[in-house]
Amino acid sequence: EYYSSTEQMIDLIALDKELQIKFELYIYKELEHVQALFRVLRHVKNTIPAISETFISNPLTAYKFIEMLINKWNLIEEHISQSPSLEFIEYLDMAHEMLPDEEDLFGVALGLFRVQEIYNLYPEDVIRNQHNEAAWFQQLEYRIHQITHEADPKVDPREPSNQSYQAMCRWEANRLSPQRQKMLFCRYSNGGGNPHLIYSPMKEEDEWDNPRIIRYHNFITDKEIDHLKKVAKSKLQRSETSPNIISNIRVSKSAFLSEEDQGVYDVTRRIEDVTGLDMETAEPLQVANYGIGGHYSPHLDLLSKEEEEIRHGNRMATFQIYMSDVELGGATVFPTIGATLKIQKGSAVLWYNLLYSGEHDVRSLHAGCPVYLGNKWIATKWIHGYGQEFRRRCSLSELD
Ligand SMILES: O=C(O)CCC(=O)C(=O)O
Ligand SMILES: [Fe+2]
Repeated sequence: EYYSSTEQMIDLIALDKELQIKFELYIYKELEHVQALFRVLRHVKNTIPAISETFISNPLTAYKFIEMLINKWNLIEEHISQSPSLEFIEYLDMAHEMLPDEEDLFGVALGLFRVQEIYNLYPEDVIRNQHNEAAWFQQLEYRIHQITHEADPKVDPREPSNQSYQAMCRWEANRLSPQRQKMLFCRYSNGGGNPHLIYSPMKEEDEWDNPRIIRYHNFITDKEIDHLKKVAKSKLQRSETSPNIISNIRVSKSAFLSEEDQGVYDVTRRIEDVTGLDMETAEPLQVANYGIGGHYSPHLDLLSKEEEEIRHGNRMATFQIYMSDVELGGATVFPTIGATLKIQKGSAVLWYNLLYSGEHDVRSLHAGCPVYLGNKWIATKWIHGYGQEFRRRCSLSELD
């Protein structure tokens, strides 16, 4: 399946090129083969005399005739069996396994449908306006500006229809009043005197006040990102919504990376340094890549009761690293609280899925909007509750 990951779609470009070269080479071989057949034909015509009925009535010449027939048609058969088409058909059979199929076509169509619906971009409108492709791109460009820029002041965020997940994806409803916005701060943090951060403190910014969402700027370098992508690439599998469940709610490919890899280990250590949370019970780092229209519908990152038991508590916090920019779409949105987070390469965001009391915080409902243009990569660390007793204060109040 190709449609759920842009990175694997990129492999198709190389496959298509290779197939085309092989096809061209095959045609040249076929031409050579036909020329060889012509040579055989000429040889047969020029060297073998025409045979009459009297010729075969003589036993001696009849013997020669039979021998000639055997040799001649063996020669022709041998040349024909050297046809390069047999080898090429075998190659095509093998390549077919790697080519996209109807399911991919359907998946891409569904993705396109999703982005059209969410970003209000209907081909009929474009066709009605002007009958050319340029108009489509003009419209697209217009939408790029509209969607990737700050909330539109003409859109009233108090209007319920603008509070939907779709509206949030279009940046139409960032529900933070200017007063609240003023209370958000940006600071350099050394993780409470963490020796790893003393000389290179982390730039921390409040993205949201309540519940708190924090962004860490320049959390990861481009070189580290390239490494994580490289390690993940060969392992990417269709993402699941719960163990062994694949659904259109989550269309992407992902892989959990081994912490034995030094690059992965370094990233985990840095998460521990900046958050002050214990990584001992956290899940391995998961890298995800989205395809055309790839998305993750609104969900809670929380695990079921049974899973929670066997996996060192629930997913208390989510630390999400952005490993790419996205030209259009793909934002992370929190529909209940009205926050839209920009996909910004190198930065990371942290939010809690549990209240201090340990109860589920339903305000952490979030989604990954459909990607319209671009190749979205994220890496996620789910930090579990066990082990954080002395690191995050607990509370008896369920509302805290
Ligand atoms: O892609 C995103 O922005 C969100 C992904 C997400 O929520 C998840 O993987 O759990
Ligand atoms: Fe999530």
